[in-house]
Amino acid sequence: MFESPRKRSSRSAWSGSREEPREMQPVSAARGNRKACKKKQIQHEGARRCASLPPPSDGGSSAPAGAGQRRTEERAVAANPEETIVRGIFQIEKKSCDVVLTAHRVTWTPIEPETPTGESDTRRREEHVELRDVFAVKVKRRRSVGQQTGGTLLGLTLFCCARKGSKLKEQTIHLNNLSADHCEVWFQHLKDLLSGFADRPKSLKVFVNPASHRKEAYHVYRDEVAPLFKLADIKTDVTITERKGHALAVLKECTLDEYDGVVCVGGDGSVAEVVHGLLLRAQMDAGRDADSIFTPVRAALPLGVIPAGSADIIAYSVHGIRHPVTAAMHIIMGHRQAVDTCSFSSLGRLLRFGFCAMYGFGGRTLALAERHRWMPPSQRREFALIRALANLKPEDCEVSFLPLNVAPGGPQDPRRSESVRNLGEQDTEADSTWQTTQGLFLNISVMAIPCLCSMAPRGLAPNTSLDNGSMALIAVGNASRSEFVKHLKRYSNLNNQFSFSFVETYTVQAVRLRPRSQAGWVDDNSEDNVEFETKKTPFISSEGTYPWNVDGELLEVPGELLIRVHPQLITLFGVNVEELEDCPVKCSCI
Ligand SMILES: Nc1ncnc2c1ncn2[C@@H]1O[C@H](COP(=O)(O)OP(=O)(O)OP(=O)(O)O)[C@@H](O)[C@H]1O
Repeated sequence: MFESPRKRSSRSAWSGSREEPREMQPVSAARGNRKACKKKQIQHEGARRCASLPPPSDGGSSAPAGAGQRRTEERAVAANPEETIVRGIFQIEKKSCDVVLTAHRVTWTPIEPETPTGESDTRRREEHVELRDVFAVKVKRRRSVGQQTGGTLLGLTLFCCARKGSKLKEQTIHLNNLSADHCEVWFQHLKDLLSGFADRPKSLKVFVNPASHRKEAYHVYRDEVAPLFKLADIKTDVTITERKGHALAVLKECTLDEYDGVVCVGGDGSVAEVVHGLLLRAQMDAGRDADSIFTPVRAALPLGVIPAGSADIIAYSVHGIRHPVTAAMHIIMGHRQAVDTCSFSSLGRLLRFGFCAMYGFGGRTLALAERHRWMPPSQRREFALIRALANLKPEDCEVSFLPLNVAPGGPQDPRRSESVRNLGEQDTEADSTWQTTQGLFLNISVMAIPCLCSMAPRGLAPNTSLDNGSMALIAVGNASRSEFVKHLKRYSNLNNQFSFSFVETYTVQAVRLRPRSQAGWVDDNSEDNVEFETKKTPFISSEGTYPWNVDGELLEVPGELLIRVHPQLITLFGVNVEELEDCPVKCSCI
């Protein structure tokens, strides 16, 4: 991830410090960071170098330093990452510190006067911050209210990414020194080193759905995300979507070369539309015919997901938390996670790309909610859930699936994700044979990601992961309403939601579902249709189509639906939640 730092650039970066318009945080803000650093120090004890050397004799104090001092401090960027690039004195947390910059970290040690007995002071404590955790360096100035430029130089501020569990947040370290020369040298070196992180995006295409959930996406972006992107010097090109399909249309046409990533601010429906757009665009650019059984090519750009919807299953699954600042920090730091993606096709035509789908109870509930769009979001979801439970009835269908044969340590072993990435889809499919089951099902779920959400913190499909090249097929057979409710309730507690005789789970690479009822899904909703016609909302279904819930969006399918998993087809900005050692989300049921 880290490339060797470039040669020092011109003074322009320093003059760029004028872009820092605000008074920096008080020094106390660095205290939390100190704790974080202490924690990190323990983790990196073995690799840490000792920099408790005496301070340089020729300056670096908080008094203005001369050109002589600057020459002494300036050194060529070292080939050895542990070699000192620059060294000087800054005040950190009101203490004069001997500060050393190497290619990987900034280390500081408080300067204590020698004891009269000449004994070494055991309280001298070295602290450090890894540059991989720093995302910006800014010049810190004191400005009076309303003053836009100039101001008294106070030093430099490092902006770091701190993690607590799954949550990421911004933290600052203030390096105070009133010398312009001294600060300039440090600023240039730090800028150069930070620009060496090639995975961090510098230019992003951003889509904001202003209609998501309670219409908060725009405010979330403007107030919580855009200021962080600005701090990290990331250029953005923002499109506020005006209608369904707007992001897809833009992605089909726009020049993607100028961006390092795409960002979607909204709910799962918006994210799925952008994922579909990115992948469709990749197929178009590669000349693939998406309407045949095909092996799709990967999306050209990684996608960042800023949660601003109602469920935010995709953001939750890839960040372990629904938190816009965490999502923004993953983008800024360039954290990447390859994610399995599904294609949904019917009658030989690709309908869309996505991550998860539900048929039966899940599809009907969403269809009902869509018919009552005039209700506030949470109310219509609750209404639809109760209504669908009241009218609970099984679907008669035939489900065929291609199991994923997982040999321990074999190519499809989820632990060998690099192998999954390199495995041709045809290779895996050739090893399996289709299995078919038919009958009455209350719900069928097919999920390529764990689908974490507040109602199911372990995930709707805890037995799959983001990048293991498989999907979870969860088939809920016919059962009484009370048994079905018991099964649903278990998603929110620690009991195994699958330990019912009517629930079967499979690890699969493809699913084909063929409904066997003739009349489509309008048969039991005559009362709703009357109500809906009186509301004059557009009819969302027609005779002979079947309602699927695909990533929270209603997909009307004219008969059979084929779902195939494509291992690690898209890259999202984020991490594999299962690999976070202190992540609260743990699966204990399978
Ligand atoms: N300006 C707009 N007005 C109406 N719909 C829009 C607009 N822009 C985008 N859309 C569409 O709105 C749909 C739903 O958006 P989204 O998923 O972000 O919100 P949500 O449904 O409230 O959230 P969730 O899916 O998490 O429940 C998407 O299909 C998207 O294409």
